[in-house]
Amino acid sequence: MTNPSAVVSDAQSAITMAITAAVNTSSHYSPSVPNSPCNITMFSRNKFPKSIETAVSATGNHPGLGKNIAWVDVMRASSPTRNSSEDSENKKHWIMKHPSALGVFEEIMSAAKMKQIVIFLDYDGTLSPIVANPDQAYMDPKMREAVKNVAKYFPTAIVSGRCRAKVYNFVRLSELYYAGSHGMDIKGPSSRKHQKGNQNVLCQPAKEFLPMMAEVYEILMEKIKDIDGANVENNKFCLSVHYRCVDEHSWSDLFKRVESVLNDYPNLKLTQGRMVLEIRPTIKWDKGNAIEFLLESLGYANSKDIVPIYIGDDRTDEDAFKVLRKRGQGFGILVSKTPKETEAVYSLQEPFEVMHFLQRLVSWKRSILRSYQQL
Ligand SMILES: O=P(O)(O)OC[C@H]1O[C@H](O[C@H]2O[C@H](CO)[C@@H](O)[C@H](O)[C@H]2O)[C@H](O)[C@@H](O)[C@@H]1O
Repeated sequence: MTNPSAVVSDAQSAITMAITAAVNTSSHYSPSVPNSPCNITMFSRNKFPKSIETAVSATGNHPGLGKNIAWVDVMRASSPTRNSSEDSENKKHWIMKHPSALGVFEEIMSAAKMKQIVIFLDYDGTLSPIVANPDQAYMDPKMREAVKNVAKYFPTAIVSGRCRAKVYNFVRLSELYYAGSHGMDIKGPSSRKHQKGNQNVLCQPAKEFLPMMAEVYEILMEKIKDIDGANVENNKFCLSVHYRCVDEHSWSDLFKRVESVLNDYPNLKLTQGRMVLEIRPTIKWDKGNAIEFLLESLGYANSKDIVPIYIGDDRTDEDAFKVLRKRGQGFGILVSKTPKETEAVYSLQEPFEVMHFLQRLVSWKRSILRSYQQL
């Protein structure tokens, strides 16, 4: 049984992916045994699991009844970290591949010296710690101060799975760009204090889905209301079905109910985040598209002299990391304590380190400005 008040380790995500890969018959894994976390196949050195998106695409938009077991296995990945020597070997190897952005700070900044840095920040698990109640994922005031200072020197955007209004209420900095609902709802800063590029940005590529999302939200609420701890969060252009506080024995039931609703909506798809099932329109628009859109709005679409930095902790952030790799500009930083397959170049362990990184970025910029003033 899950402990509703416990903050679940990031190790779960790695295990989740391992299970998914197993379910998808990746050659690196043998199948996991349902109900037995100890039998989950642990990946060995150099054999990190494939992305969870593989499970989504393999099962189509709707997982289908026959695939229920795969999804429930994915949901079930909630065993505590195993501290075997193989795990620590994996970690060492992973850290060499994705060094700490704090450890190599000077090196990465020297490459950014004469260029325009643009900052993209995920919210949950990046700026705020993961907590059991999504309505209480508050940001530390020191983190807010760090983000505020960063935005004084660099165009800064929050890119979140939450709806824009909700993430704004947590962050409360009007000088930022906000991309809510996994990038499907983008708006420029309301404060004009720091004019950068086009601030009158508004992009809602899934607008026509709004009535459908509202309808499905009501249906889902009704459908799952008697499952203890289950909760549907209305993120406007996507819906999040939280199961962090649901007894593990009810996960299969919860999944089946969500699936039965989705069967009537072929234009919606199901993806998975950290202890959350996410229902979204099938349009091809994700956090990666959102950062492309924002860079274009800022006037940097074809600029060679920019360094976009994206910091995020979840599978949905991988779309943004991929875009940066493809552009060959800037880099992604994955926030994770445990090894995960990622397109990010660097890593940070937790939101506290993210804050430290942002503070160092500000100090670095200030020292550069000071040195110019002394010339
Ligand atoms: O893109 P993000 O800003 O990271 O948003 C992704 C989802 O984050 C939230 O859920 C996650 O954080 C909760 C609070 O710590 C936690 O209780 C939950 O288990 C996590 O999945 C948010 O509530 C979702 O709507 C977002 O889609």
